[in-house]
Amino acid sequence: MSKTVNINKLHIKSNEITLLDLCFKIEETTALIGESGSGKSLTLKALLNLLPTNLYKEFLYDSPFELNYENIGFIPQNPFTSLSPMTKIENQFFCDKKRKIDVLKKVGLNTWVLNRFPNQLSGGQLQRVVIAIAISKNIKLLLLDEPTTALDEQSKKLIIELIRQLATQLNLTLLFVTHDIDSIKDLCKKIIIIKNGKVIEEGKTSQILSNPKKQYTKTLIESNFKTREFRK
Ligand SMILES: Nc1ncnc2c1ncn2[C@@H]1O[C@H](COP(=O)(O)OP(=O)(O)OP(=O)(O)O)[C@@H](O)[C@H]1O
Repeated sequence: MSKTVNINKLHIKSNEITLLDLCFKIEETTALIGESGSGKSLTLKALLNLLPTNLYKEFLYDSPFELNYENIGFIPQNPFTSLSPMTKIENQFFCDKKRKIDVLKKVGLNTWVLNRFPNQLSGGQLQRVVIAIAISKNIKLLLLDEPTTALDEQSKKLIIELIRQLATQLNLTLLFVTHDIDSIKDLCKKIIIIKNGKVIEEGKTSQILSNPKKQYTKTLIESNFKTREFRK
């Protein structure tokens, strides 16, 4: 059973203007959803301790593990820009060779990728490498920032399935940040909806999808599914 992280207070201000004021639980597989500017990136940066120093932060949490570099893995949006372009894949890991081979196997890649440069791999392969690097540490919490946005439909499905399997296998707690509810509906058990830096609705994914209480949530759901219809 993965561990729950309780964010009791996350308050971020810039020049006395509140940008974020949140209280929420990250349990098992949780999605944080909101439109552009709602505070998704600020939340991730706060959890990763990467907030710009000009912002005021009050952060109170209780968690079975420390929220630090050792325990948290991060998967950014774009695998094409998240690896160093001039460095072979094998030198982008910080662990021994055996561990590299082991985690590559876990993400469905063979050892041949170690000898390649990032531009010699596809988007889906690169995102698998990024995930392998994240799980090469003994992480407890995996933060994902729209990890499938830059991928084609087929790769999207495969990466979501991979993340689902790894979360179970490695007992990871997941926080998946996105504006795209459709992308997480088969992965995340719980959804938290944020607007203007505040939680406005939360609950089980099935409940939120079938019976959203707020118009903002309905609009997020409708716009996602409409775009998908249009793309078919
Ligand atoms: N360094 C900063 N200084 C001042 N305001 C900031 C700073 N970073 C973000 N903000 C403001 O905080 C709010 C939330 O921004 P954030 O980047 O978290 O949004 P988001 O939900 O991630 O949006 P997107 O989906 O477009 O990335 C926005 O109004 C933004 O302008």
